[in-house]
Amino acid sequence: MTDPTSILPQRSIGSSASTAPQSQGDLRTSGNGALPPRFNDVPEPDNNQEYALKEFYHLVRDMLQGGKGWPILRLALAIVVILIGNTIGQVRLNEWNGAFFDAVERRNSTAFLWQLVVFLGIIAFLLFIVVAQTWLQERLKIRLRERLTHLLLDAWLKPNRAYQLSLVGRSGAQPDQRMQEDCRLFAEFTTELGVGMLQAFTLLVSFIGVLWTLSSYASFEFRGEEIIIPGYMVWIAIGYAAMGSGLTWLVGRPLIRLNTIRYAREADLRFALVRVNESAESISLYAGERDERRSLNLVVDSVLQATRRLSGALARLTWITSGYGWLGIVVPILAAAPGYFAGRLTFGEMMMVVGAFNHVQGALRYFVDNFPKIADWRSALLRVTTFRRAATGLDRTIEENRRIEVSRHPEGWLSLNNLSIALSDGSIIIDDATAEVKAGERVLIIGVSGSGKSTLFRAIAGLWPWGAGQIQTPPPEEMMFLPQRPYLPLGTLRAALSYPAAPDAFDDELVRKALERCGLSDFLGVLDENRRWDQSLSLGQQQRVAFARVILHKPRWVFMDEATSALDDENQESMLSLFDNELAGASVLSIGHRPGLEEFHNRTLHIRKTEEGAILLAKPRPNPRKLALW
Ligand SMILES: Nc1ncnc2c1ncn2[C@@H]1O[C@H](COP(=O)(O)OP(=O)(O)OP(=O)(O)O)[C@@H](O)[C@H]1O
Repeated sequence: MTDPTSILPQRSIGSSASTAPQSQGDLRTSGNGALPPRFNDVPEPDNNQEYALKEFYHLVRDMLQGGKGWPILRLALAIVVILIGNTIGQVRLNEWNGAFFDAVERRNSTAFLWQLVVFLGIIAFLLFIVVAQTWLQERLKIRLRERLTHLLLDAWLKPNRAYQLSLVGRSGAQPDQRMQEDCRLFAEFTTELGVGMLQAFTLLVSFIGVLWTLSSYASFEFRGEEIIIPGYMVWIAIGYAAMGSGLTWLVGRPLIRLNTIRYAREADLRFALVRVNESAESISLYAGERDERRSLNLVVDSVLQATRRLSGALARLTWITSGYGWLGIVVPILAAAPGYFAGRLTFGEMMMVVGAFNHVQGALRYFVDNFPKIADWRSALLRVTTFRRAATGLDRTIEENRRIEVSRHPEGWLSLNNLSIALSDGSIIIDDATAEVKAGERVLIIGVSGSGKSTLFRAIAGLWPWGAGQIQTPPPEEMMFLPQRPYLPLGTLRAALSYPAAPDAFDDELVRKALERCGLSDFLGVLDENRRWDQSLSLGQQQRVAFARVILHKPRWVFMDEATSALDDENQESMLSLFDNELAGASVLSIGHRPGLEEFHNRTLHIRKTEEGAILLAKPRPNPRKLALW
């Protein structure tokens, strides 16, 4: 395939000789050698226990860093105090158990009534403690969620990162789910499991002593001799709990992986639904509902399949958790029975043994009872930390690969020096291009569809770092980029016009003039209405909003990627004439196919495909009609 507009000999990527002269405004090729590696394979994390704990440690450390961790630490401290109060109340309640059942056994009505009064006192204390604990726990969940969400938002909304993350594979995918659901789950589970574990620990420490003391009352007869095993009920409780925990670990381990898979599938489903909703108009125009239904069925099936496998694993685990729960009713009584039948334990003391045994083995079995929740917590943790790691490690990942160096041009112009742009598979679409655009020039880039024009536009904007060579740019505050579909934020039209500045950044008069100049005076009356402007304005109107934005911001450099594609000829001319009037002197670099564009520019640069399939930037052909402007 030869291109009549190019004056350069054709060549393929990898050839080293340059045949083109290097002069200002010239796009030249010389061959750039090795291809950069793939950029979209950020490694997935190891799914082991040690890794999860390390990630948890790093995450908590970062959340508590700086003054922002204090509210969390204060709440955690208050919860510790409350938990100690709770444990004291529980020990007292267990003692009351002994006294109360002894009064029942002795048929002592006075003691019985007095114990009822004592009971009311203990319950009032415990009630206060439990309400306070619930309140503090809920506050802690909110604080943790707030901190974590901000941490992820900070990592995500760094310049260019959100876009680049969307290109780096699964670890950067579904930021919505990670910052909404996963952060919420992580905050809730961390609080519930953390408080539960601490409570289990304080109860264990307190009741193990009670159980040890009461164990000395239990004795066995062996060949006529009385045998007392020190703390034997403690050993039974430990053995019983250890067996339960071991079995649970064996049966419940697959839950962690299955949970992770389920969350990922759920996120895929949500993403697919959102995408259908966003593209509802096009889908309807193509009558593509049946096809969408078919694809959605596949995603729904994969969610259900993951949930089915999870429910099977949960049911298997219930054999253990429930079986253990029921055995737990009788095991402490069996353990205390030798002491009771030997007459060394009263009925009340046996009840105390039952209470203490249940607390001890309940605390030891904490892991068993909460296994599904721990699995959920671990999945949420890994999803949050993987995303954060992908976001914060992105710059390093890009650095490790070859990247395009972007810096300031000493004269405030734009220059591309031996620039190569790579795709995700490592292939190069633009190879070793060199060009310079001076202040005040208007340059058009043309090339066949898919030749890399938009990718070059992204590279100049700093969005596309993958490749090699240098781009020198004007000062960032002097540049404005106009993509084909302008971004209109949620909110008022005024906010959309002044974006990214604050909605009230420009005077009413300026805003009015800009709207009128861009043929949008019909919207003067609804400037402050909140609407989905991205849906209610036509693409041509949205493109004119983008030009009105340019009038307000007055950038010295404007980069356009098919920014007039939806305008009729008259409107296109009207918008481009801004650069002869309101924005006279501004430099323009645009990409486009529309007729009429070439006449507006001083120079045309050409992206050309060679026969070998490589794509090169070739020397421009001066636009004869605009030669006078050179
Ligand atoms: N995010 C991406 N990930 C992988 N490949 C991409 C991505 N964006 C673009 N490409 C590939 O880069 C090549 C150039 O795409 P680009 O959009 O830059 O072309 P273009 O010249 O602007 O096309 P058009 O004129 O049709 O808009 C294409 O082969 C495209 O598939």
